Amino acid sequence: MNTDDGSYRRFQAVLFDLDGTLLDTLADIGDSVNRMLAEYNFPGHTMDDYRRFIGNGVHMLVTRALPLAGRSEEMIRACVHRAREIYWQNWNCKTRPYAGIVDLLEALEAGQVPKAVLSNKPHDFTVRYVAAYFPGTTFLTVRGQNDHFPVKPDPASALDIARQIGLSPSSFLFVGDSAVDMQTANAAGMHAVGVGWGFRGPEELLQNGCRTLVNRPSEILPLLECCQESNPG
Ligand SMILES: O=C(O)COP(=O)(O)O
Repeated sequence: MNTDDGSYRRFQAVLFDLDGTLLDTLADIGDSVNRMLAEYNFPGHTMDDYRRFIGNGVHMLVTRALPLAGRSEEMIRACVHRAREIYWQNWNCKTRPYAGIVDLLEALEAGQVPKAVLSNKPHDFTVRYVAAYFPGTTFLTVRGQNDHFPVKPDPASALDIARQIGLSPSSFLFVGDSAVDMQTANAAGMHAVGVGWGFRGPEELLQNGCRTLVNRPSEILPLLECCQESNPG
């Protein structure tokens, strides 16, 4: 674990990103968008390409996946609609929680740590995944992209979740796998925890405001007030 300021401050609550942090959804998203592209006779992409395309919401994902010449607003809208339809049918073919995530959530549950999810994934998909994979975990808020808040890295939604939970933003860990997440955390005044197992990797995280880099989910526990005695490993 690498903490840049060496502080011993402990935190009380955790706000999690979803894609690339709790769940490895890469293949189901990539396969679905590739199927949509094939229907339009556009070229597909590798899963490594999708690691870079995912993170700023579905509109941006589809825009990045389309060839430059195909990026009219009308075409993007039609392709988003079709990609969503395909993904809704194929959301759960290859998706898995990352190793150690279920154990982490159980430990947080036992420690009564307030938890929430904030994703740039469309809200209906976000709720569906969390309900399917983490039925035993109490998330006080599960929020995906919606019409009420701008997408991350705008901090408005993260701040609203802190307000709902009734804790100051500075008492939160914000745990994510991308530059967008690290930027959101810092803009919201939350402690940015970057995960080494996600879609983007440590370099991007450290360059975008990551305060603590973790390589295993259990390394999050000692950062929390409730779990100071926890032994990462
Ligand atoms: O679907 C996206 O764009 C990213 O979703 P995330 O915020 O859970 O990483």
